[in-house]
Amino acid sequence: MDPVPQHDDLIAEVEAHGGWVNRDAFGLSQFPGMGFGAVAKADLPAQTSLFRIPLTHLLTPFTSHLRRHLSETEWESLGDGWARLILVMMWETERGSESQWYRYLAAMPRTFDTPMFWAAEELEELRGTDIQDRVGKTEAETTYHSLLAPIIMAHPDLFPPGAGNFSLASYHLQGSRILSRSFTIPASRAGQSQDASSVSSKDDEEEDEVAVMVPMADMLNAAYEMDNARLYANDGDEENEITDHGADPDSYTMTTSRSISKGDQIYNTYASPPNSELLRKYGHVDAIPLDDATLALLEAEEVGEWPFGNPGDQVEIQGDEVVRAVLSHRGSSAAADSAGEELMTERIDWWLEEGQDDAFALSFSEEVDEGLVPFTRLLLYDDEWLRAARKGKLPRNIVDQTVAEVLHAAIVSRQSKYCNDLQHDLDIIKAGSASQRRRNAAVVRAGEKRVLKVAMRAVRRKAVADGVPGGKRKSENLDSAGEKIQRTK
Ligand SMILES: C[S@@+](CC[C@H](N)C(=O)[O-])C[C@H]1O[C@@H](n2cnc3c(N)ncnc32)[C@H](O)[C@@H]1O
Repeated sequence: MDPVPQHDDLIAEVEAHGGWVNRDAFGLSQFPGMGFGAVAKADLPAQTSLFRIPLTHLLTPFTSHLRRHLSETEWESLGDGWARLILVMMWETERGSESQWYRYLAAMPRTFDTPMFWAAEELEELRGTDIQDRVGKTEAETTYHSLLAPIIMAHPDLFPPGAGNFSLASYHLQGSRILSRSFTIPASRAGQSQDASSVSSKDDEEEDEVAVMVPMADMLNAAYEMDNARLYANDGDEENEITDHGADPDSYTMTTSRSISKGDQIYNTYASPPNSELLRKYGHVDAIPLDDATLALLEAEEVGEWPFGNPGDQVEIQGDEVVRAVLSHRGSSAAADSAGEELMTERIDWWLEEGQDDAFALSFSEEVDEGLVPFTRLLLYDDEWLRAARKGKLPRNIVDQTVAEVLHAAIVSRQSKYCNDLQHDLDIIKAGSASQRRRNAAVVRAGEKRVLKVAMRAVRRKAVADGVPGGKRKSENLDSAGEKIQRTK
């Protein structure tokens, strides 16, 4: 297999800076629809080391020398988020061949398909999805103008005006590279010196973590549960230890976690997120043949002619959605509403103080999210609330008729946020004529809507299991969406 020219330079750059690449085992190649990715150049057993990157070649806020050129006040003003790394990546790019990471930065993508770069009418396609309020463009631009721009303008010697590498567009480019390619590691391994107070007051597990760029490691693609290689810290921690003698403790090693056949793609893991998160962070979605367990949760019309998707799909039900459903159940006069809202606030504050979340992830599961029912009961029932407040114990996880009705209403309300139904999305996907972005949005919507339908049945099933007689509703609206408990074959 011929090396990819630009990437052969990348391998050479890693080797020139103390890294090691197993050239007989590891190659880079173009994969349709995925850009570049890693390929096995031979049959590889599990535990084969593919490459090793020393800590000194990680691109982090602390390995770049930019910090030396700024005052302590300027450096601190950038905060602990991504602003430092973004400015470092802008500056190292401007330095060109003088940069230790010249080839690495040159080999990175310059365009992205993440929603951050979508036009307003394309973003409309995400209406109702979990991505809708998470793109974060305005917040990102505020960070650029308030944190980076003053430093950039104060140092025209370091950040030449008009160079192009310090513009808002470059800021978005570097931010998107971090979002889709960075790794999070302990700050001490990223080159941040740990001052005495932080060492004495924190144990290892509490150490600050930072996002860093790991050359070569971010060339690996990922797909749902396809990972066959992992990046290991050679730090003596048993969990991260590899059976590779002689691994430098101050390095990271990419190692196969399963055997891989010659010519197959080497995948890392992005932790199998739902399609909404894949699209937001990486610009693609997983649409793989659905496994039998997932298909068994779906009605025939929900599968349609597209038995594909992401088994890790999720939809969040926000606590607000449940609050509204509870308040509507309790009655709706204006006086009752404001008294009811006050009651809810007290209970939600208690819930959060107990360390519970007020957003609930629904997934392809027969079970109802384990926090959702106790949260609903806490809001719904005064005796549950009094017991919880007195004993410091969460309400029980039991779905009675009223809880079923409230959860049903909350899920219906969540469903109503989309502009169209599931069939509309399946038609777009099946037709195959939509742009990649519109198709990806339809895949996200379809996955979320399927999960909501599965969740609706899970609530019903649990109500029956918890004693609601025969699954028959007492209230007219329980079956308003025509949901059934059993999948009809
Ligand atoms: C960590 S980088 C991997 C290397 C990248 N393919 C490249 O050409 O530089 C992550 C990016 O690779 C692409 N990618 C990774 N896995 C993918 C997949 N399963 N399907 C489509 N694109 C994928 C996406 O563009 C994602 O933002």
